[in-house]
Formats: sequence, structure tokens, C-alpha cells
Amino acid sequence: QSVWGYDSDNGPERWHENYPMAKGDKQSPIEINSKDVRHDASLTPWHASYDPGAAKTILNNGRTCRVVFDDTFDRSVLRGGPLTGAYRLRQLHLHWGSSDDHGSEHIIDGEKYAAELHMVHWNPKHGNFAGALKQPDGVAVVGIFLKVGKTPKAEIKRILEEIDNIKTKGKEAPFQHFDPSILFPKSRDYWTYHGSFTTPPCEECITWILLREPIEVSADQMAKLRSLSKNGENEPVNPLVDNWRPPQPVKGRIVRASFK
Ligand SMILES: COc1ccc(CNS(=O)(=O)c2ccc(S(N)(=O)=O)s2)cc1
Ligand SMILES: [Zn+2]
Repeated sequence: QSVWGYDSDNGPERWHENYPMAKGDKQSPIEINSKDVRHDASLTPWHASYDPGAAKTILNNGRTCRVVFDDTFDRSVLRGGPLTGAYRLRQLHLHWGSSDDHGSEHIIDGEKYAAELHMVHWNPKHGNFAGALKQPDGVAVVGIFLKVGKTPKAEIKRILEEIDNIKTKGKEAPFQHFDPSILFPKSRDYWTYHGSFTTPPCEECITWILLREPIEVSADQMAKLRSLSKNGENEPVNPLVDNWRPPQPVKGRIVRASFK
């Protein structure tokens, strides 16, 4: 029984065999077409107040590179935008391609970005993360697009410098004194819609907040990300690339924009 992944025998087309939610009506990611988006003047700005001391470790779980935060109390929280109340930051991770022309999960007006960074937050009114997964307002994910350019954002460097310590599956390293809000682009403009985890178990518990302005990374930084391996240290190197789910049916959902 192969665990889910992104290969032909365990990839997105087969996830529904073990995770029936994968065929739900509110799945993510989706393609966003500006002509179908509705500007909602009632959408307020979102605010993140993160404690750099909440950052704990960075790990390679064979499917992504993930930074984990202390979410045992309201220490690093996201508020506002489409959200009611304060959502606790639990982890951030990325999805990327095997080349710079693809890799993001959400696609904007036909454009695929080289990568997409997800900051996962959960609603403490549901007790714990496992409880929040079962609620439509349980989880909020901020998505930031990464574009390859000439003036790379220095802040992503901190994450990529750690890559050498977590090359293989299961490797974990301390990752402290890190405030992920330095990764935010200048503009606060965003799209928001209701969807799901883009990986199994694909629960439909996510309020997506996708930032309109991409951040820039260098080609070398993308190559660094692609040097991670899906396999453990005593196994053959299997480049960790193309860990993105293709767009899912919108099924009548409305995507709202905070901007005109
Ligand atoms: C029942 O046990 C569970 C249930 C659910 C999870 C997934 N939760 S998670 O935060 O690791 C995420 C996976 C995918 C995310 S995406 N690409 O949509 O931002 S977030 C873990 C354990
Ligand atoms: Zn993700």
C-alpha cells in the first residue's frame, strides 16, 4: 500500500482511493481568472502578528520543506481579512516545480509561478488542530507566489540556507528566531475563497488568502530547493520537485478580491 505522493502510482489522480474528500466540491488549488473574481469592499486588511521566538524547526518530510512553529497558545496569529478571530500559525511549507516555468498550485490568469509558499494557521476556538480540520472555518492558509527574478528577496535566504542540513527525508534542524512576516510582499492585496488542503486528507476546512503580489527569488535559490531529496539518507537521491496538486473544479465557488 503505497503512501500518497506526487508520482504516477501515488499521485493526485489516485489520492481519492484512500482519501475520498479529494473528490469533494470545494477542493484546492484552483485556477483564478480575474474576470470571474468579485471585488468585495467589505473585505478588511489582514494582519499578522508573529513572534520570532515561536519558530522551532525546519524539516524535510519527503514531500516538502516545512518550518514548524509553537502553536500551544496565541503566540503568532493572523487576524482580519475574511477571518473572524485570531488564527494560530502552525507551520509554513512550499510547493515547487522541476523548472522555473511551473511549480505553484494556484494558477492566476493562466500564469504558473515557480513556487508557492503556504503559511498554515488554525482557529483555536476548535480546541486543537485535529478538531479545526473538521470545521469549515477551521484553517486559514496565506499563499505567497514565488517568481524567479533579478532582485531576489533576501528574506527567503534564511530558509534556503538550512536546506543543506535537511537534504534527505526525515532530516530536521533547529530553526529559531524567525519572523515569517518578512516574507510578505509590499502589497496586502489578496484573493480569498473557501477550499481544502492541497494534500491528503484534502479536508475542506480552509479559508485561502492568496497574495496578489509575488515575491522574487533567484534561479540559484530555486535550484537549492530542488536539491532536496524525497528519499532518506541511505536511499538513492530522488529529487524533491513537482510537489504540487493540479487545479481542481471550482464548482460555482466565488473568489473575492480585496482590491479593484
Ligand atoms: C488528521 O491528521 C492530519 C490531517 C491533516 C493534515 C494536513 N495538515 S498540514 O497542515 O500538514 C497541511 C497539508 C497541506 C496543506 S496546504 N498545501 O493545503 O497548505 S497544510 C495533517 C495531519
Ligand atoms: Zn501547501
